Amino acid sequence: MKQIDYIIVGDGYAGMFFAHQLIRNNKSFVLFSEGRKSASQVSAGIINPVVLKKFTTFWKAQEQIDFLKKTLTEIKSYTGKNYLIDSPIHRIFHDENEQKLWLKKSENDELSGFLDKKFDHLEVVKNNFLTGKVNQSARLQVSGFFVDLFDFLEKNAFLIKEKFDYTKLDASSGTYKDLQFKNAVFCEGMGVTENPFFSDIAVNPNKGHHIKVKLSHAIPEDVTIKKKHFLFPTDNGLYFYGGTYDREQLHHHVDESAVTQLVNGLSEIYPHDFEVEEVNFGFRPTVKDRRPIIGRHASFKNLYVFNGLGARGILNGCYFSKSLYQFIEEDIPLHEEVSAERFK
Ligand SMILES: Cc1cc2nc3c(=O)[nH]c(=O)nc-3n(C[C@H](O)[C@H](O)[C@H](O)COP(=O)(O)OP(=O)(O)OC[C@H]3O[C@@H](n4cnc5c(N)ncnc54)[C@H](O)[C@@H]3O)c2cc1C
Repeated sequence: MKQIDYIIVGDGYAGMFFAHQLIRNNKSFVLFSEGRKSASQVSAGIINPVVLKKFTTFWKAQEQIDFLKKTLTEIKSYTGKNYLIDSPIHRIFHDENEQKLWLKKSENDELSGFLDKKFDHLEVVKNNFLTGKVNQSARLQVSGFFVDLFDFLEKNAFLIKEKFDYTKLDASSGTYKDLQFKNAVFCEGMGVTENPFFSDIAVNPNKGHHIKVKLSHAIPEDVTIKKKHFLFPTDNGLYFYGGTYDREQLHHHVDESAVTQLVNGLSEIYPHDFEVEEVNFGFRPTVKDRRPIIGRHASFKNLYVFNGLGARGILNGCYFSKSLYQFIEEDIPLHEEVSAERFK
């Protein structure tokens, strides 16, 4: 039997950021990846402290942004790369009322650090009512982040490229096949529905599509444009536009109505020709109260769940990986707001 401290099941933001906590604390572990494109890999990579519909912020936004920056610097120390793209969100205003609301909200203590008071005009895209800049917003270079982390995990023998087989887990003895583990942390996103130990947690799928498009006229490269959805350049010359939200059409194929919605949304702000080159979709694990679900199994004290990252996989995944680590290793209680106990 090989002795390890942790098993991690799942390779999205939850699994990767938890793996980082183990790396920085010198814990031994293996991470199971079934090799499917995760919702995390399909995500836009937006890091955003503001709810852009209502111009509000959310619980611990500043702390989460600061912690993410610190964590990405730590990750850079072993992958050698920076994944934070300093390309702030510019929210296109629909009308003057939105401009007024933005300015009013920018006086608010919670929002003054995020809502820039000076409006900008962008070239090429339609922004008759200008744009508001979200200070401290940025983007993660999603593909590089995952390619490099998989590479690092593989080189250090932390990665097992297999679907984790729940029937082979003996929680009482802390064994899985030839592994003897102290703790197992389940980070499967919507895959958790197949996990017999945590299948009852209150996450619901919200399907998101994005398109990658070829634009006939280049748009400003140093900003992330947002009206209905996000628009920004990727590293292969294509532009990302997305993502949609859908709680109803949950089949595992591309939904043409989502593609139409995206094409229409992009046409509204981009007055030139474009071609759709790629369509991708994923399932966000969402929770009614919009907070993650973190907890320990009621009977098996060595099994944990880390899920419900919702639409903010990066900030939630990064910040709460540390809370979970401290809960397991240092007995520091989880915040009630994210504890799985709140549903009991
Ligand atoms: C279109 C779209 C755009 C988005 N944009 C953003 C954004 O800009 N910013 C942001 O912060 N968030 C964004 N999100 C949300 C974010 O992607 C999710 O919150 C996040 O992906 C959830 O991460 P996760 O690790 O919990 O799950 P996932 O990313 O789904 O990862 C879980 C992984 O576990 C694997 N797995 C499951 N079961 C097993 C098993 N038995 N054995 C082995 N592996 C297993 C799955 O294959 C999967 O790869 C977006 C989501 C979508 C769909």
